Amino acid sequence: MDEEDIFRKLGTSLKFNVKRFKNDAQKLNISTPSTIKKLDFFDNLTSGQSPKTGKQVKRSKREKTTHCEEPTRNDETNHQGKSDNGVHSVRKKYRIQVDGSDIPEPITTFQHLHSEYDFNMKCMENISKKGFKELTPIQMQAIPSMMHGREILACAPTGSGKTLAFLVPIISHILKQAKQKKKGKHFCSLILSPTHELAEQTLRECKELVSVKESETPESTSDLIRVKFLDKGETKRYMRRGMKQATSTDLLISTPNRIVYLLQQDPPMISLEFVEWLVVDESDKLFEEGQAGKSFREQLGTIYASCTNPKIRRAMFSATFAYDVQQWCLLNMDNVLQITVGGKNTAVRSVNQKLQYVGNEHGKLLALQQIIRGGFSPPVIIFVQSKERAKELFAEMIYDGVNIDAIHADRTPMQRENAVKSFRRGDTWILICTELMGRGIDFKGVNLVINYDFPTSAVSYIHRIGRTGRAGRRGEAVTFFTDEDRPLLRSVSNLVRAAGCEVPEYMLRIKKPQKDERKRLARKERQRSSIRTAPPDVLQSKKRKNLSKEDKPQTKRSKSKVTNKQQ
Ligand SMILES: Nc1ncnc2c1ncn2[C@@H]1O[C@H](COP(=O)(O)OP(=O)(O)OP(=O)(O)O)[C@@H](O)[C@H]1O
Repeated sequence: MDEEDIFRKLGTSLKFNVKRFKNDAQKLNISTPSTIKKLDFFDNLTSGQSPKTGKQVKRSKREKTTHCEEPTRNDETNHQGKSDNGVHSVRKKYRIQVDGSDIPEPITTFQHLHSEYDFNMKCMENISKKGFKELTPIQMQAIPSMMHGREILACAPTGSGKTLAFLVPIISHILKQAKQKKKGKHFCSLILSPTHELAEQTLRECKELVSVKESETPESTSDLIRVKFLDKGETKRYMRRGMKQATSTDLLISTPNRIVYLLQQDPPMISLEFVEWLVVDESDKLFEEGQAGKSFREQLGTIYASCTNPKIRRAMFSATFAYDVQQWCLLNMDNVLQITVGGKNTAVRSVNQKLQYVGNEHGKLLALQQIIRGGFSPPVIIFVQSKERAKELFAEMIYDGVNIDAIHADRTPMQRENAVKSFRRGDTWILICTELMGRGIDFKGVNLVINYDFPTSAVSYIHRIGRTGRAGRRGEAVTFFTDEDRPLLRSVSNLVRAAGCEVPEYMLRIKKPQKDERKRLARKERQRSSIRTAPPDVLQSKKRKNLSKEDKPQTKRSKSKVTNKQQ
């Protein structure tokens, strides 16, 4: 049986989440329910248990001292009349560490949002409709902090609800301004996200919070606040109408490059002088240096310089901590609060992680086929290191029976949007991605992440595998490695071990690369031989048969339309 035959047989070995993949399951006569169990939301933060064995996991010395101790300042500065012990035990229970002075107390239930902060009832109903019963730890501390107008640097695990943690205070701020008739004519809040997909997701989540349905007809739906995503269409409207366009918006969500593009017009077509809340999501990513003139860091610098409102408040959120972001915040922010949940730069404990030696590139393909043949539960995400490799793997994997798609920077925004939608609907079972989708993207119920290509840094590993095991669910992650990946193996194996999963001892003894070497490795993709097993023309004809119209190869013109992402 050759590789193609193996892939054809794959449909029969799927373990389906029957509810989600109902149609496909019916087609293939499959009735096995998903084996993925639901976890208590706080499990991986509070229990310290191995996701695999359930045994208590030893934490590293560093983790113990850095993350579990409660700064005594928390107790001294409690100022809302609740018992210090209560506040202390909440923070201790949920592994919330706060550094700073005059720290607002955490809230422990959604009801407190309304009773203590007068949060809008319609929004409360919308949260309840989403089925959220308990606040996550980052929400417990970040929401009251921002509600008190505090500038924050927040770091909490992947999939722990950071989006809601910054949306609630911003929505509350806008609604309060409206109530006090202080609402200006110009948007007063701005959220920055590194990718188009993430910005769009934040828009969707925000809309779900602020939409009001007066009756059952779709026309009766309106939004409590006016939130817009600065996509291509909206950018064009700014180009036509300039500042007038800003009067139709309260909250703007954007990637940095679109804002910078409008700021750099002569005259500027957007103004940030009225911005009162600036949220930087994936803040460590947006602080990254890169190619001169194009780096996120430079773009962020331009945006900061344009936010001239003396009342500006800033909040930084990420699942991973970066020293330079912290230093920047300490230097530039007003009495900043640093909120950390769980361990800094640790992988989520809700994901059962495995490192698999595959020998060489060919071994990767065989290992992937084995996983799929052995039975897998869609949805699955596969990460590769570049768009070229995403195309190659996609071409190798299109076969009858398993629905697969790829998302990378060479696809048009429309193709990318469709790929995301189809994966969300469950029509696509396996999504091949580059680093582009490594951060922030929240696909409900991803069961397995496969790192086909080894990530270029421990930080990238944390974000990639964080696409599964989200919001209290369990997930699995398999990372292939070859001899070439040895320099980064130790740091990733440390993360795997710290999350309570098994790693062979030898990995932990591999010599650690120097800091400069690690930086170089993070910047540069590894040289790898092609994934292709057949000459491109054979694969091309196979591909042509399988692809729909919109998937036809990119023209130069559409390539140039892709913004911001290089992967
Ligand atoms: N209080 C809550 N209870 C249950 N689920 C929640 C709660 N808050 C948010 N969620 C859900 O948890 C999932 C993950 O949230 P979100 O995308 O905000 O995570 P994140 O912390 O930003 O992750 P990442 O670091 O990967 O971006 C989402 O599906 C969200 O709807």
